[in-house]
Amino acid sequence: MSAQREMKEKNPWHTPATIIITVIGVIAIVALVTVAVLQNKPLPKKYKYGIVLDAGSSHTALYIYGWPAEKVNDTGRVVQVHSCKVKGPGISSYASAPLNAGESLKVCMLEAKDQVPSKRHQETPLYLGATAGMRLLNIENSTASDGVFQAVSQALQTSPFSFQGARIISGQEEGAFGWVTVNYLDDRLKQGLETTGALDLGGASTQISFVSDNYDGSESPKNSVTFRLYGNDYNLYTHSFLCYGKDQVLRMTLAHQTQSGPATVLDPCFHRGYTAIKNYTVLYDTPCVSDRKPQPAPASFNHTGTGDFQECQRVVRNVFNFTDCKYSRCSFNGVFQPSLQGPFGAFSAYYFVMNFLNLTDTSTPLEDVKKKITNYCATPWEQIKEQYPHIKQKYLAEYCFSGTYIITLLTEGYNFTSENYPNIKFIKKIKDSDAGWTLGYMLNLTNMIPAEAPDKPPLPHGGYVSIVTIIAILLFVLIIFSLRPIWPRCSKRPQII
Ligand SMILES: Nc1nc2c(ncn2[C@@H]2O[C@H](COP(=O)(O)OP(=O)(O)O)[C@@H](O)[C@H]2O)c(=O)[nH]1
Repeated sequence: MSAQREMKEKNPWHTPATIIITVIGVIAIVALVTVAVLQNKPLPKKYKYGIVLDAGSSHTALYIYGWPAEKVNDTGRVVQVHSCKVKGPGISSYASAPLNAGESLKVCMLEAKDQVPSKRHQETPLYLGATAGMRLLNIENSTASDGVFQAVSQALQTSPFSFQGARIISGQEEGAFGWVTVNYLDDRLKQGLETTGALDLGGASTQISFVSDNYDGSESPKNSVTFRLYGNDYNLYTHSFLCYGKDQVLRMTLAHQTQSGPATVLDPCFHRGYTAIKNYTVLYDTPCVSDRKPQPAPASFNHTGTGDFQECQRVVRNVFNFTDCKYSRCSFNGVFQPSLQGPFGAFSAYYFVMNFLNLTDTSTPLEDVKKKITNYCATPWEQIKEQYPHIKQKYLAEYCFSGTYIITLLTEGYNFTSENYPNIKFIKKIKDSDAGWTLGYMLNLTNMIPAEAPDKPPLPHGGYVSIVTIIAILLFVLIIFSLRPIWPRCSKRPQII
């Protein structure tokens, strides 16, 4: 008994100093790891929002963007959280009843009120940008265009959001911001990767924007837009062709075919069996064709389809001027264009049309693409209507023309060949956000893309926590080993002193 008591008394683990050191060591390690984990835990996500109304020539669309409040400058963080298509035509169609333009936005504005949490309403910027439809109305009748802007501004001022103004964006802005959107969503800007060119086809204008090693802005400086984004410099080539959206080109081809004011037009860009009475005054009521109205002309003409792709392409070619060029190289209409470079994203009406025609796969050889459009054009109108009963007849009737225009614009206008046609990707969305100018426009106005690359913490949160934990465990082991000299001797037989 007494020998056992003596052994217990001599056990060094039971000295108060060792016990205190060990307890303090363990508490310190647990506290260190806990503080490291808690202090660096990502904060609960609070979202901020921005709203852009795209007032296009054919319709208006509202886009709501959201991003985590605490990390604004991080690339790829801003995403589209909601979109709403305004019922009715584009705001330029309300020239004679501008109040209705404001009224037409109400349903989408109510949706926006529901989508953005009410405590964020006041700080959410709201922009309206109008494109080629309003550019044309402004050329034709600037008083009417001012009236439309006044009406839509009044309607938007009554919203709970922070309305930042309604304006016409230039063709250059439309092209450049479309390019920013595509490359931001693809995460190419921050990483300094090769950029994607942007091809945008609207109803009243079309844009082409890309970076080319052969373009530094010295030849045709009006096509140059420079950006410094995340520490990288970009010299972007961009051009917007007013009147070369598909709706205005359709009018131009009809104007070409009605030069002599006939009562009947046999149009190869529409299906056999298609026939409609069209009004001369309505057809020529746009600055893209107004100076060509035949004098005298009957009130209307019979628009009849013959469904012939090759003939249609001949008609479409007439809207391009391929001869005048004072630069080293041109696309068309005497507009400079450097050599095409890199991949391209083609969106808006490019996508609608090519998706309908089942032609979004650009590995399909160009000759086969043309064959497919030839077959579609040659299909009788009655058969087309039967085959696609759920698609709007206005769209259905125009896909033959639109497909022909797209292929002609890409290959003969912009000079895409069988070699680089596969570089084009027809896209609607990138990572759930629509491709278009609106996101780039908002990122620019809210200064959300910094000129310089933002500083990054040396380690991500996970890496930081792991390293602190490993160091803490090593320290613990070290403490235990440093106590080794006062460890109890481990032997089976108790040593009796
Ligand atoms: N097939 C099809 N065409 C569409 C659809 N939505 C818009 N479009 C057409 O796409 C073009 C886009 O026009 P818009 O965005 O108003 O262009 P803007 O000229 O750039 O202002 C117009 O020709 C529209 O008629 C759709 O859902 N399907």
